[in-house]
Amino acid sequence: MRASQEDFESAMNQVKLLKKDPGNEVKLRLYALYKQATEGPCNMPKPGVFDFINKAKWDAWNALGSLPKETARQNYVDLVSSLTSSSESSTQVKPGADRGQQEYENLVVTSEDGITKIMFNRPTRKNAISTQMYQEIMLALKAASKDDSTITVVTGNGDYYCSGNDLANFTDIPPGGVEEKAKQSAIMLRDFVGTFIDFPKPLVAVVNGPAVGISVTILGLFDAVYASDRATFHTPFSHLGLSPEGCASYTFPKIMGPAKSCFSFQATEMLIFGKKLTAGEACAQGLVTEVFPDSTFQKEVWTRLKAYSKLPPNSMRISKQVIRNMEKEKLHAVNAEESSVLQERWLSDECINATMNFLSKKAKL
Ligand SMILES: CCCCCC/C=C/C(=O)SCCNC(=O)CCNC(=O)[C@H](O)C(C)(C)COP(=O)(O)OP(=O)(O)OC[C@H]1O[C@@H](n2cnc3c(N)ncnc32)[C@H](O)[C@@H]1OP(=O)(O)O
Repeated sequence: MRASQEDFESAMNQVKLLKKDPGNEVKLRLYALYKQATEGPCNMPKPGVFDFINKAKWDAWNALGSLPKETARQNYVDLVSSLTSSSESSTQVKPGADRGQQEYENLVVTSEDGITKIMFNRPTRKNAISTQMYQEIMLALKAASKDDSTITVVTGNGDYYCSGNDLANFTDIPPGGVEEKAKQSAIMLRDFVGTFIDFPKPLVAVVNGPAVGISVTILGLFDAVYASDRATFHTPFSHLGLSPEGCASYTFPKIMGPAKSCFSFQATEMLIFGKKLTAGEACAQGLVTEVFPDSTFQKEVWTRLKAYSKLPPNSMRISKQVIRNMEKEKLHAVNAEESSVLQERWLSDECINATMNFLSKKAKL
């Protein structure tokens, strides 16, 4: 059911009654959703870089892209409802407490109704994964593997699910030079993907919008992938002078089936030629479990997940082990091989030129 104008107005009133300050990130998100719901896509000129407050507001609104007004209204109502219920029943997981450090900068992690939700939270960069964010995702997954929840969900904030690796990661060159950078990146990539391979609980992706690069390839390591019909799935590795990671060189041909050859033409079209799939196409290829209309996506998916989260947790874990364990060794070997091939690719002219073109705004996907 969609949120009515009445629900929206009631949510606006509830915001004024919140007992606790929800913090700047949430306030910006509320502002952006309100503007999108009432005025549509961002129509203001971009404020100057030193006009910090208005720039942050503009960025948050602009990050919603062409999100439909009805979806923004629904998301606003859902967000307010999560804020009001969070003061009663949910816990905002403070990973800093586990780590004895600060909270995550690029993720919002919450635990409620037996579900730990890890939300990518860099909407102004389309949730591109920075070096710090890779570390935070690994920490959040490790914490989720030990917490009381039965299911772990990964999703994105804003109009994108995730735009893949942050292409600016490669501008931060250590004293050892580019070779050292490539080596460090390969180690981080192997650890990152390894965390998904070994994750012990049911892991679900709620793909709220377009997904690019590594955020697509690791979907083959999830247990269910629910997608909005706004989502697309794009692995432009050749365009970037790269090669597949996330075990996709192994999982995608398996998932998409050897239709006409043992290597699956569907998988190679994505991984070699960078064909972008719609959510419907990805579902037909087996990469997505089910596609939902964007207007009812959040409501339908969370209703279903809440029902699943009430199933016996040990049974779900053990079933996952039975399904996955036979493949684990192979997946770790594939991960090591893909990471080592990429270590070389990152030093190639093809990759360096493609990255420079993107960073100097000469190219986009
Ligand atoms: C290091 C260890 C592991 C590496 C693993 C290997 C992983 C490989 C991959 O993931 S390959 C895929 C890499 N991703 C991309 O190539 C996507 C690049 N982005 C784009 O092409 C576009 O931004 C877009 C199509 C995703 C969205 O276009 P649009 O809707 O027009 O939005 P903007 O381009 O204006 O985006 C807003 C803002 O965000 C910045 N941004 C978006 N994605 C990335 C990114 N992946 N890396 C860095 N920055 C990104 C974009 O530049 C804009 O910034 P600006 O406001 O202009 O400063």
